Amino acid sequence: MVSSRSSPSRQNNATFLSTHLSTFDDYLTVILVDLLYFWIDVHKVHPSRRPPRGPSPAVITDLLRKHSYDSGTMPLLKDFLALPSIKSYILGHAGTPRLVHEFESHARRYLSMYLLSVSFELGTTERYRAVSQRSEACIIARNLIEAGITINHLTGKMVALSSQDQHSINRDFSIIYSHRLGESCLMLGPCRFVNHDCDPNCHFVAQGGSGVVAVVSNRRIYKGEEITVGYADNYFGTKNRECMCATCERKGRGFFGAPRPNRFSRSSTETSQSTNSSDELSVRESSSEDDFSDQSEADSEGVKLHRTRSQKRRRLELMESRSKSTACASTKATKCSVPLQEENYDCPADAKSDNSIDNSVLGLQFSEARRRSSRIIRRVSTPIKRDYEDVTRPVGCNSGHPSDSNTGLKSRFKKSGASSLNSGRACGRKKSLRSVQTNLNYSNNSRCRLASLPTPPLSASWTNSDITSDSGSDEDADEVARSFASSNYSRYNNLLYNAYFCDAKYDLVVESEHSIPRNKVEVNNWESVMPPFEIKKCQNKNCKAKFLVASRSAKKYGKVSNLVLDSQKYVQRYLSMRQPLLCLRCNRHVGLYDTNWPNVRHEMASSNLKEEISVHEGEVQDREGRKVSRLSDITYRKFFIAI
Ligand SMILES: C[S@@+](CC[C@H](N)C(=O)[O-])C[C@H]1O[C@@H](n2cnc3c(N)ncnc32)[C@H](O)[C@@H]1O
Repeated sequence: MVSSRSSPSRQNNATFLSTHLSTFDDYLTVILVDLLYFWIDVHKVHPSRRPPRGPSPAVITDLLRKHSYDSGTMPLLKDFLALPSIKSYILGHAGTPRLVHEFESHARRYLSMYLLSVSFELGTTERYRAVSQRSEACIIARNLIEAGITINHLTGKMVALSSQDQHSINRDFSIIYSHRLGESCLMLGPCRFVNHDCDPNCHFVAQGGSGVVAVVSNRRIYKGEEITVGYADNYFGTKNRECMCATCERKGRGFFGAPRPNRFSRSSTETSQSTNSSDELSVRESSSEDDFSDQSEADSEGVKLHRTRSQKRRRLELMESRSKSTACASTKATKCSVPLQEENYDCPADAKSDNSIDNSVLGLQFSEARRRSSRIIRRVSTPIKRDYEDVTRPVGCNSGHPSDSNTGLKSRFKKSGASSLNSGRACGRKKSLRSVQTNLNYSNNSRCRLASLPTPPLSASWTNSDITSDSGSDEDADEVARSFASSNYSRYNNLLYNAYFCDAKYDLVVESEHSIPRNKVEVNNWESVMPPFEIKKCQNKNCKAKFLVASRSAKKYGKVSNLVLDSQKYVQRYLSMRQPLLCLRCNRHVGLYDTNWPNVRHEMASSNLKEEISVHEGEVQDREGRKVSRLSDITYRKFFIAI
């Protein structure tokens, strides 16, 4: 609901812009993100509308390669706008000079992400999979970014949300609430991929008065680190108790904190919780119709958490099952329901002793008893296909859960050879080709097949968790527990876990709470049912990412890659480069620029960048208009500028 503070003419204007710009955004993200060696489809404002066909990815890739070393976007934009399909799109969808201008500016925002001089890039994260059940986009630093820097080309445009769009936009889409205007605004452009962290390394600032938003660093950001902003104190529920950020994970707060019984019941305080200063930009999620009815209530007070009905329900279910499991454990019930989405590696309640290592930060709990027997119990809430007893099926290798990254791998071990997608459906889950593709990648090396994480993080603690042990001793179990606790990233990736367990030769018990009586398979010899995975470092010497390599016969893997259409494309590129064992991110770079991440030849470009940065440094202003050189000198909140 648009605030009553907006005048009718403003509203008309807003309707005009948000309707068109959101349509442009969908079109541009398809052709400039989804189809460009990216392994997920990013959120769309109007997911149900199919954008018209754009230029082929090959054409766009050529353009980007041609201009990637340019210092500015204009030549690239010029060539882009000269493409016949873009011309016809503009003719058909941008009828006025103003709209043409808006389209061009917006295209420029997305195109500029691909200049090698920019210090960020689009990546994916599995962090929110537990709730969103998909990989989500994130922004990753490609260079070291000093504090107080306006990150070049990481921009977005805020457009006031039309009442029509309030009901039709994608429920997962984020919107900004401008306190000064009292309006809900859509955030469009690369800025919208920045995720929230309770200890953010950046914040949004307004650039000029036309709704353009930029991102300024709060502190030094290292290469490979995710760029995050703080949306608002209560964006993810009261005191962000549903927040899944790395800080909450580290501190055992938010989503990772102790479950409270009535955590999600809406209290009256919750409806009036927003306390953000009137000048801040805050992000909130898009709302469904009923959510907007809540908003009027919130408008008067500022930022309001708006959860879609489905999100609320999903979170509620998750949290309920978490509380159940805790209650269950405390009463020493024998079995608890722990949803796999949370990847709670939990010991059975009866084994929970006072000595249990409480890795609640990750929702991991390893009991002393269990550690002693070097056995880790894994709970799976989702229905697993019925052939449990057949240990030739890689039970541990694939839980069947959508978050399971190796659904494709499953088919490799099936005697029947049924497709992985079918088996996914048999488990009552819809798994798109894309989502399978998300997690698998293949090399042409006949002995080595690559199963890689999407954008493995450089900063994750995998470096500390090298698997060297195969003795299965108590110390090893301890080490496993500790490594899991310190690993921020890997918890939603079963493939990684499985490889881990496999290497450590631990017994693993897989059980499904959905089957009655509960099916339970104990596997003692993982090597007989698991592929011999190895964790390798990306062969790009500039990349610290680790990923999984499974060495098995090429035949079996070949089948899976046929199913994954996009991966297939990717594979072809990969094959032609004859560059095995690169992580997914480096592969993407090879596809786009013929160079590895973050690009060795980039040194030259980054020296230019340094100059640009120093120019920007003096230009950061506080609210009173004083120039400051270091943002960290003052509270970053002061830098939220009203639009
Ligand atoms: C502004 S978008 C950020 C980009 C988003 N990840 C994407 O793929 O488009 C906000 C969405 O990201 C996710 N998100 C970002 N930060 C989060 C956090 N700290 N906890 C939970 N979800 C978060 C939520 O799904 C939210 O709706």
